Amino acid sequence: MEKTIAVLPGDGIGPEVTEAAVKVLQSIAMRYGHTFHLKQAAIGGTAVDQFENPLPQETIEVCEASDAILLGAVGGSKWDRNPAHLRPEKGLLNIRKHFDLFANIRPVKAIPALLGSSPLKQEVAKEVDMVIVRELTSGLYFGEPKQRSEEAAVDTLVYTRKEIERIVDQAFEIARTRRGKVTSIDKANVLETSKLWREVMEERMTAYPDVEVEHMLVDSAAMKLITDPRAFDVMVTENMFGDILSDEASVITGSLGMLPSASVRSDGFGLYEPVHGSAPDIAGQGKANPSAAILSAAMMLRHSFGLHTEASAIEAAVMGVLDDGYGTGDVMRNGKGIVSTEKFVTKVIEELERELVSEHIMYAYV
Ligand SMILES: NC(=O)c1ccc[n+]([C@@H]2O[C@H](COP(=O)([O-])OP(=O)(O)OC[C@H]3O[C@@H](n4cnc5c(N)ncnc54)[C@H](O)[C@@H]3O)[C@@H](O)[C@H]2O)c1
Ligand SMILES: CC(C)[C@H](C(=O)O)[C@@H](O)C(=O)O
Ligand SMILES: [Mg+2]
Repeated sequence: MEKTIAVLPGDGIGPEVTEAAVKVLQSIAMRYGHTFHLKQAAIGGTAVDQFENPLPQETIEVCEASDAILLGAVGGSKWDRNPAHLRPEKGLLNIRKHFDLFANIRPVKAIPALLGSSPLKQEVAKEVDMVIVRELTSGLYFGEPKQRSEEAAVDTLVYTRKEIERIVDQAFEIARTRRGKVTSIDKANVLETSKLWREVMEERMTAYPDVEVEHMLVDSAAMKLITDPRAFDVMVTENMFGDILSDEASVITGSLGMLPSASVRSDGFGLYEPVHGSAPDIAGQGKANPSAAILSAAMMLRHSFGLHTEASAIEAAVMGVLDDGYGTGDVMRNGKGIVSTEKFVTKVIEELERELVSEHIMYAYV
């Protein structure tokens, strides 16, 4: 298979984890006989420094000419005082909007080797297997007016019926391939957008009689996620709630550094990005966990290219290295087996080159 992939490293640990994912993709290409043309382009703070634009036109063109996008992370204190249009995060929001990547899919699955790093009891943590489906191109992030004066500031929360329909449909479709349950998270006791959200959920569920539907208020969902995450199969929610709940969910798997994500639209085109940010506190020190970025690359192979075997091989290799007792500092809390970002990737590639143990092949994200 021949594919072009836009690679947008971004800021902080973004370049470190993206380089790791690229090495793994190159190893997959060699092993399975594919050609991946990797085209690097600027986004975020680095793009602001170079082009005075967090999402330069040149980057959009590279992405438009590609079959999928792999992104590291954006942001850092250097740009914190920039005006809104020159903030690194604006580049990320703009690229999601430009490509209409309305569905952010964030799988949260127990990682056998890391059960000890989870704050939950092992018997609870080991059964966690859920997918957060987060609406990504609307809501509070994009609503107008969005403005501020010296004395006041305004953000606007708007959702249209169409925007809700397409994201809940996506959640129903995913649930059908899994345990058949969708939990819709809202704040329908207060917010008009949530009341509409619940109404649309009720309408759309008639088209999916095989899927069980549950409504939950976001505050109690935040609690349930920590007390009994096994109750969730597919969780669907609006942009802001999904952002917060997915970082919360990451602790269940041991570290934010483990959580991959896919930001996709209906035709299969997607941007693949770790859930974590640019982690300025550890940038440039070889401490970043590249797993989320590597697993995001695996999601890209599966979702955008239909390369299921290759995606599973990557997931198995990451799990294999962790099973062998190696990981970056964020997941090896007892201090043993800590390796650098680079060493971890080398081990993942060695694992890929070995015959993979069949039980690992069963470990697949959505
Ligand atoms: N998708 C993105 O590009 C994205 C996502 C979230 C935050 N951000 C931006 O990143 C910057 C920093 O934000 P933050 O500190 O709140 O969140 P963060 O996700 O960057 O970091 C939170 C904590 O998790 C740790 N961490 C994150 N990823 C890790 C990894 N791969 N390996 C090991 N440890 C990891 C960090 O060291 C930090 O202690 C901000 O500018 C924010 O806007 C960007
Ligand atoms: C950096 C920020 C704009 C972004 C978001 O809120 O969507 C991030 O937190 C994420 O989860 O991808
Ligand atoms: Mg976030």
